Amino acid sequence: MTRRVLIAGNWKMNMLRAEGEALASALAKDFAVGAGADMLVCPPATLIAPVAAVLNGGAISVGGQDCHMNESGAHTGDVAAAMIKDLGGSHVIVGHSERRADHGESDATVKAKAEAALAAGLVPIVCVGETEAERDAGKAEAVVEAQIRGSLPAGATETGVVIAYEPVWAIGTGRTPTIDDIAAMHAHMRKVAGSMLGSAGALLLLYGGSVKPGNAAEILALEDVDGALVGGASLKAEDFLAIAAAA
Ligand SMILES: O=C(CO)COP(=O)(O)O
Repeated sequence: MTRRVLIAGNWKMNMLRAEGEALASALAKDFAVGAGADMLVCPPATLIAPVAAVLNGGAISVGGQDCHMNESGAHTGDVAAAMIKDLGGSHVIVGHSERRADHGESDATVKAKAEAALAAGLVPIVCVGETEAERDAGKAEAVVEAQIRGSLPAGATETGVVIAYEPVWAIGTGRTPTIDDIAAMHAHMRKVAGSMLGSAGALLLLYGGSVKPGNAAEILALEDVDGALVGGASLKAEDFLAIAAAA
């Protein structure tokens, strides 16, 4: 089964409009349709519309970083999946470890958000990953398996959802698991997801956590790694384009 590589940028809570537009336009200028990978940027909610306007339906897609589990209503400050879709979004990240930690999101919350995304016609990118203490205790695969079992949306198909493995201790630290550990985790994830979805040969599994131009080629060459979810290095056009070129 061939899977098209997806290089996704999570801009997190960074950039004002002028910077976001400049970054999107630098990416659009140098990223070609038909390149070896698909490219997605997930700006803060305030920048989805201006970034979508710059990208103008071209080769690079735009998405959100989070959505509410409800369709609409009295949820001050929250953003509904349909609102992201309405601005031209195709994907939404759910269950990022920063949301799980800063906002106390449980697997059940993440699952409900992913289901809201599906209902709105978005592809949820469901994030999972162990802490350093969990890895040191030899529990990394068990933790990630439990997160997948608890967070994958009901009714998902293998092409309608993406899973991102982001070890918490690798985010923004410059540290990554060994290449063998990434390979083993992704193989395990595909097996677990396959048991839930019926099959997972077409499911995209992204790796995230300190992906840089210097390590992208080695990580992306792994059989069960179908792309990357990039934080810091997605804020520099040159670095993000280099990661996409490594795919
Ligand atoms: O959290 C991440 C992407 O969602 C990874 O962040 P870094 O690439 O900055 O480590």
